[in-house]
Amino acid sequence: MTKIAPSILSADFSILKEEIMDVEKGGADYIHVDVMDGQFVPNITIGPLIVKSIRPVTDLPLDVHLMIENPDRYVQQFADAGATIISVHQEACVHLHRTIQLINRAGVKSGVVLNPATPVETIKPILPEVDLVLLMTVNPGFGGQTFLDMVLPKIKKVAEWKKELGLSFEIEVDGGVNPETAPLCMEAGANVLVAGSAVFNKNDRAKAIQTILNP
Ligand SMILES: O=C(CO)[C@H](O)[C@H](O)COP(=O)(O)O
Ligand SMILES: [Fe+2]
Repeated sequence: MTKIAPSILSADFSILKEEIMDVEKGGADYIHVDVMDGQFVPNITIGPLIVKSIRPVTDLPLDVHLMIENPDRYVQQFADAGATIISVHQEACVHLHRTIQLINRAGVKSGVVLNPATPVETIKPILPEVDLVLLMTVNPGFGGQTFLDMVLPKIKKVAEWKKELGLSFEIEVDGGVNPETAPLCMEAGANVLVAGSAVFNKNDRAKAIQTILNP
């Protein structure tokens, strides 16, 4: 069963609680939280304080996507704030394996993220230690960008390795996912779809979610 993780990046932050409750009621599986530091990516968004405030608002897992330099500094704070999954960019980690161990030891699920131009071979050695592999289908930093189909062979490759190695991590895609691009991701082997604008920019979120999952 494919899961959907609406990204609150495209929500109305003045009514964030209602926005989260609306997508939960509409069939969301995870709430995707985009953390940006203005260094790793040009944009600045939210930190552990907001994660802590939204934790009691929903029963859904909080899927925290860290787009920050040197994420080791903040893993514990996000874990304490109530993150369910903490994902870090391969490109932001000098010692990726150590960072993944840090997340696992913090008692939360761990994820590794790759930018569109980063080869999947760079994460093969750590696959047995992660709960999630997130393949960016846009360059990170902003919502509402166009899906990059050059990432599809990377999804297929990771799905092949998952099978070959008998592993159970989830394969998530993020960026430009909508009813047209979702089937391509699912066909390639993704089982978690992040969608920001394609969910929050629609009035009927339940319908938007259903249309992405069953286009
Ligand atoms: O990580 C992200 C951007 O860096 C967001 O999760 C992503 O862009 C979601 O927005 P959309 O679905 O509108 O592309
Ligand atoms: Fe994201």
